[in-house]
Amino acid sequence: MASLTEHLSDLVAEVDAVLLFSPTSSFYERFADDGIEVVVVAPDNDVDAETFVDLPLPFDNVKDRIRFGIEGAMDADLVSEGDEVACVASVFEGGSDAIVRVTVDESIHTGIFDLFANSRAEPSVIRDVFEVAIELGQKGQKGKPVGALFVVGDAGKVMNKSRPLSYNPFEKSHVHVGDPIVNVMLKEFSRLDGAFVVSDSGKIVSAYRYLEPAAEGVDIPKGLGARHMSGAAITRDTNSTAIVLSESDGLVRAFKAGELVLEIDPEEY
Ligand SMILES: Nc1ncnc2c1ncn2[C@@H]1O[C@H](COP(=O)(O)OP(=O)(O)OP(=O)(O)O)[C@@H](O)[C@H]1O
Ligand SMILES: [Mn+2]
Repeated sequence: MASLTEHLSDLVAEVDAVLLFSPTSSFYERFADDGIEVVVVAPDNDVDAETFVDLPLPFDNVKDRIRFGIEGAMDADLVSEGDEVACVASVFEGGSDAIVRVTVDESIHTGIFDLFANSRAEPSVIRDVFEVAIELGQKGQKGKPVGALFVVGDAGKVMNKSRPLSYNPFEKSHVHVGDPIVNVMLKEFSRLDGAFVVSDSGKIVSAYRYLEPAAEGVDIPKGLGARHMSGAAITRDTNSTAIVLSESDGLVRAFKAGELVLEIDPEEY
């Protein structure tokens, strides 16, 4: 009778590469000099991996995390279409506990890596805006759910395709997302209407912008309203990324080139 190890060895048979998600050093060491392509996907390269993909968010959804890693590895030409990849990840806290075998093909590709790494705005700026949106989604505004819309990158063009709803509190300021004080301000202003416009380098250009992009041909999931539609559409009209917190369902969504790329639940973070 075959052993369990034999039954399950198919999962890793003849893979072209192994992706290790946030491995411990000792786990990573096991793979050294194995002859197989090993890619570490983690928030920091703590294990001094030779090939490393920088993970900007923990991605509680394991599918998103794996997609990000694979798209990142494709971007760096470490894996390519048709490759078989074994992804070793942690689903529960505390170490690598899952293996997912994936064939690299177009169906994997959602643009989740490009969203961070290949946007016009700096990756850290996109990440910082995500963090504000997630935090806002967790806490709401004085306990009540709030919505918010952030348009990140290509700010000059975004300003041209929008108009002010009220005075701009960021008019003469030079504040950047990621500064702790700014996060407090953003949360405060999120009670009011319109969008925040953020530059490529993270400067907050404006609050209270009413977006007026052309919306024809923008195809977003049914049930999403004007905030999401205008956010999605501006990313087709300009080279920006929209990060939207929904007041009604509490999810944070990201749009790029007019399409929904990522959807996350702040309560999972
Ligand atoms: N074109 C726009 N530009 C900027 N902000 C907008 C625009 N359209 C709507 N909003 C903002 O979105 C808010 C919510 O609108 P609406 O309910 O239609 O959007 P939604 O996509 O359903 O978002 P939610 O899920 O948060 O309800 C509005 O009160 C307004 O502040
Ligand atoms: Mn709504």
